[in-house]
Amino acid sequence: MNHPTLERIDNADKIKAASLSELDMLAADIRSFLIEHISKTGGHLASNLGVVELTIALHNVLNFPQDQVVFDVGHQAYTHKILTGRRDRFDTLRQFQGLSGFPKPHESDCDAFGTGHSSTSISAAVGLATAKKLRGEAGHVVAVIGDGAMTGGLAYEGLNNITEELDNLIIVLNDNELSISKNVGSLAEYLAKLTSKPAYFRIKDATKKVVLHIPLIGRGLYRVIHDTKSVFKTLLVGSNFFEDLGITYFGPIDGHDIKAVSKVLGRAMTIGKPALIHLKTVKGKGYVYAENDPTAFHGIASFDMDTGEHPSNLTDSFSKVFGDSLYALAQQDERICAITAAMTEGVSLCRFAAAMPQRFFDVGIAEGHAVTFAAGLAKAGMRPCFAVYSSFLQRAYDEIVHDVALQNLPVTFLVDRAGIVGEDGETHQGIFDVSYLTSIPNMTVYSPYTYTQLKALLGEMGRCEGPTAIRIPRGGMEGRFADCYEIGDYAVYGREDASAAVVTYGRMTAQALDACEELEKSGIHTKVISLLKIKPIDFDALFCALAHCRKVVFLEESERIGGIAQQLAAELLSRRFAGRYTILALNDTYVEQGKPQQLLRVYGISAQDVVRAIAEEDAGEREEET
Ligand SMILES: Cc1ncc(C[n+]2csc(CCOP(=O)(O)OP(=O)(O)O)c2C)c(N)n1
Ligand SMILES: CC(=O)[C@@H](O)[C@H](O)COP(=O)(O)O
Ligand SMILES: [Mg+2]
Repeated sequence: MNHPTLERIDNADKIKAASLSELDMLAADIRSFLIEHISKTGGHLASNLGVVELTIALHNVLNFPQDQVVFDVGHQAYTHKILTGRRDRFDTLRQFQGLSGFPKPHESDCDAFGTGHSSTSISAAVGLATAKKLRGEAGHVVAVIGDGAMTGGLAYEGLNNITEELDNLIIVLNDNELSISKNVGSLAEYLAKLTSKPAYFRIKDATKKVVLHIPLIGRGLYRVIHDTKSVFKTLLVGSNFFEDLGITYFGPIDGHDIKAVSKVLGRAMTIGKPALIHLKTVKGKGYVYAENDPTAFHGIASFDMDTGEHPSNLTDSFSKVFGDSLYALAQQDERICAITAAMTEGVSLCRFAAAMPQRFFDVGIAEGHAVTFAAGLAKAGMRPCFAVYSSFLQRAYDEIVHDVALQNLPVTFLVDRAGIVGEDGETHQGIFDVSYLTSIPNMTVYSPYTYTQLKALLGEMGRCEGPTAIRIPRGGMEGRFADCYEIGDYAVYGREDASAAVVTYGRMTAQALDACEELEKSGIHTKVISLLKIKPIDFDALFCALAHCRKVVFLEESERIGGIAQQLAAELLSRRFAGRYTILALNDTYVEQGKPQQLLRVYGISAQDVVRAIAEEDAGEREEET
């Protein structure tokens, strides 16, 4: 499809020189470009369609890279990428070595700050704006934050840190009343109140105009009223949370009106105080299927552009097995509660939420709070399960240690998206939880390979005495399921007398089994030991199973440092293991975007790498023997 206006107007200079009607045509072209490309590559369509006009207005008013924008979460930065010289790379969006779906300073100096996780933009912008002041540099810093991201506590820590001197700081609050699903909580309600009371703002504006026009003393009087915290002020101009914090509030404004948004941005840049602009936008704007179902089109795989048909999320997955099992268990046990931090669909809790709303809690994008809230519930006798993505749980580390584990409270953590997740890239890979969870005293950690194991573990929830984490990967059960025998907390596949072994856990069991089959073809008998419980590990039982092995490979899709492989290797050494071992794990690195299978090969933890490690050793041994 042709995008003639976008061909002509594709950067900030040209936007500044264009007429308003041309900018409206540009917005239409960008929308069709986004729909066309994301329908092929997948990506965060609905959020991006909602900020097309806002981004054009930012480019209309700001001068990049002197002015800087921090996009919160960063999933809505596609138009910014298009307008900063990256349009040609959209065919590679979210693919290995392709254009990232999030802001990346290494891609462009117009990406001021890397994001991916929620609610960081205000803190980062305060830092960037403060540095500009300290270094005497010109330019404004704008944080673009959604109403969903605004439910995260960090956003308020950032607001709390804004001082009057930061007149180079602007917050743009993009309010579409949606997180991934409906936004929740009293803060979301507060924003709705601000929106539904335009009369209040008219009165406030009218009051301001009258006072400012009083000859000689008007301006001074307004300042006194504005700066005072008194009842008098509240009566005169009403109260507003942001203004009470010393941040000038503009809004609510139609975020799809390029002229209005450009104008208010211009005003905010000259008031000499930090400002917040409250925009109302429509998530999915301009594409009927996304407007009607913004949740499905929030982050979507490839879809049919003409009909809006997309792969259903009802297909089999570990998340779905979890959601169905927890639902069934909670029907039987009234102590069971489900908690999510704004990821109801992702962790498959929709059914639970609909059937047992009193025991279902979407706390907003507030992982730290979710953990301590769960601790409170558990202390009072409930059995909470916090279902959360591995990478998002990172920000709740102290709450896990201090509020849950130290008090040995029976909280279940369903750690979803554990391991490599794929196209979201570095910020979203679940590669740290093994290291950060297995180092916590009192914590038990499981990594099931099959749905049956997952269901059985959840079935124990009511009997757990302390904190338990159950890790599950993105997607469904895959790979082969050979016959195995189970010993305690691990399953052994392959011949008992095998000379080589692969010790692994969770989804990587499939890679290990593939490797064994390949090795068998060359006459190398290898067994796979798949650990179900990765903390604490029953070392005695495990080393019995390794007794005849001359070669052991430890395989995991987690960071090597602090991982299971390192722990096992240390144990092998202390037990004077006579054979050799190799660790295949992520080597102190971030994992970029790409298809999970492809990434396993790139990072050296695939079935082929296991085959190589064992076959080479075997060849070496044979050479030594001859
Ligand atoms: C710490 C963290 N938790 C959860 C998420 C998953 N997540 C990504 S976008 C999003 C909703 C954001 O809503 P909002 O900020 O209003 O942006 P919108 O998509 O509505 O434009 C969530 C929950 C995340 N990226 N980071
Ligand atoms: C931007 C963000 O953090 C989420 O939208 C994330 O991309 C969801 O990932 P899943 O597709 O694995 O649910
Ligand atoms: Mg939103």
